[in-house]
Amino acid sequence: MSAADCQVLAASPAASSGAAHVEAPVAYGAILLASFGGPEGQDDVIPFLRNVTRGRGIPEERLEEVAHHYRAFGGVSPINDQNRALKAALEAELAARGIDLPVLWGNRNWAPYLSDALREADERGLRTLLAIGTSAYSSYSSCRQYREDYAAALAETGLEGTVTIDKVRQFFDHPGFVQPFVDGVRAGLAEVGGTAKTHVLFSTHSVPIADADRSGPRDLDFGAGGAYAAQHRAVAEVVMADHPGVGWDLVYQSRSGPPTQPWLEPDINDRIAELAADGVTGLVIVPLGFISDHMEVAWDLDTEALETADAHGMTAVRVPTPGVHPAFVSGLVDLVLERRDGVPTDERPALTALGPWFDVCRPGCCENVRLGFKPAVAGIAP
Ligand SMILES: CC1=C(CCC(=O)O)c2cc3nc(cc4[nH]c(cc5[nH]c(cc1n2)c(C)c5CCC(=O)O)c(CCC(=O)O)c4C)C(CCC(=O)O)=C3C
Ligand SMILES: [Fe+2]
Repeated sequence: MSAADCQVLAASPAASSGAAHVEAPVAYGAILLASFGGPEGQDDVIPFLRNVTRGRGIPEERLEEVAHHYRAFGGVSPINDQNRALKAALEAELAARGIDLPVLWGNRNWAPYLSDALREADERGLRTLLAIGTSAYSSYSSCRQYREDYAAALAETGLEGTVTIDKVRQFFDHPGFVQPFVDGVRAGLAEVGGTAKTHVLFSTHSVPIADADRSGPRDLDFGAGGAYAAQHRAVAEVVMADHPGVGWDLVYQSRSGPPTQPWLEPDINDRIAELAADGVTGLVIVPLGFISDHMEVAWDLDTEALETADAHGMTAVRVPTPGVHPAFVSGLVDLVLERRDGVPTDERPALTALGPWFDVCRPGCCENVRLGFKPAVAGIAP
C-alpha cells in the first residue's frame, strides 16, 4: 500500500476499504433486538448490578451509588419499556413495508435474556438472525461486548452451529439516528436561545481510556479516544453544521471504575461549572451516546447535570433520545434491508467521512486487554 493510500485510510477508513466491509446478501429469518436490560423493581436492582459488574473490578461504593439511582425510580429502569416500544414500532414499520421478518428481543444483563430469545428462535425454526444492538458507536462496551454476549448465549443454549447471528453496522452516522438529534438541538436552541450566551453539550458514556483507544479496527488510527471519540465528534459536527457560531463540546458522563483508572473526560458537570464561569447562561444537553431513555439519562443528565446547571443559574434543556422517532425506526429497518440485500458501500447512507461502518468487525476491533480475549460472533478473528 502506498503512503497516499495510508492517508486516505486514516481520513476515511470505511469508505476506502471498498467491498471488504460489505457482505453478500443473506436470507435472514428474524431480527434480534439486543439490548442492555435493566431492573423492573426494587428486588431486581442488586441481582442486576451483580450481572453487569461480575469480574469488572467496580468499587463497592460505586455499586451502592448506582443502586441509589435505581432506588430513586422505584427500582425500575426506563430501558425495558423503551425496548418494548421500539420492538412494537419496528414490527409496525416492517408490516407497513410488507417485510416478513419477526423481531425477537433479548438483553445482555436482565430478562428477557439473549439466551431466551435464541431458544425461542430455535423453537420457531428461525436460525439465521440479524442483530440490532441498541448502541450506535464502536467500543468494547458498545460493540464488542454485545458480540461476545451473542457468542456466550449461543454456547449456553447449545445452539452454536445451529443458529447464526450477524449484526447491522454501527449506525452512529446513519441519517435515521442523527435526525432526532438534529431536530432536538434545533428545538432546544429555540427554547434557551433567548438567554445571553448559549452552549451545546453532547454527552456520552465515559469509558476507560484504554478501551477507547482500542475502539475500532486494530489497524486503523483514530487519534486520542479511538474510533469511539472520533465517531461522537463527527456526529456532533454534523448536528452543529446547522448552527454556525454556537459553541459546543463533547463531554462524558456516568464514569465508574476505580479512581486510579483513567476514563474519558471532561465530566459533564465539571464542564458545566467551567462554562458558567465563562458567562454561559443557556445550555442544550444532547444525550448523543444513548438511543433511548436509560437510567444514565434519567439520573446522570435529568437529575444531576440539570441540577448542576440550575445551581449555576443557567437555563438548561435536555434533548430527547431517538427512542421511537419515526426517522430512527425507519432507519433501523433500512439498516436491516441493506445488510440482507448486500447493498454496496457507495449506496449506503452515512453522514460522516468515517462511515458507512463495517458489516463484520475487523480483526482486533474494540478489543479489551483488561478483561482478556473472549470469543465473539460477527467479526473477523482474532
Ligand atoms: C459505553 C457504554 C454504554 C453505551 C452503550 C450501550 O448502550 O450499550 C453503556 C450503557 C449502559 N450501561 C448501563 C448500566 C451500567 N453500566 C455499568 C458499567 C459500565 N458501563 C460502561 C460503558 C457503557 N455502558 C462501562 C465501561 C462500565 C464499567 C464496567 C465495564 O467495564 O463493563 C454499570 C455498573 C455500575 C457502574 O459502574 O455504573 C451499570 C449498572 C445501562 C442500563 C441503564 C439502565 O438500566 O437504564 C446501559 C444502557
Ligand atoms: Fe454502562
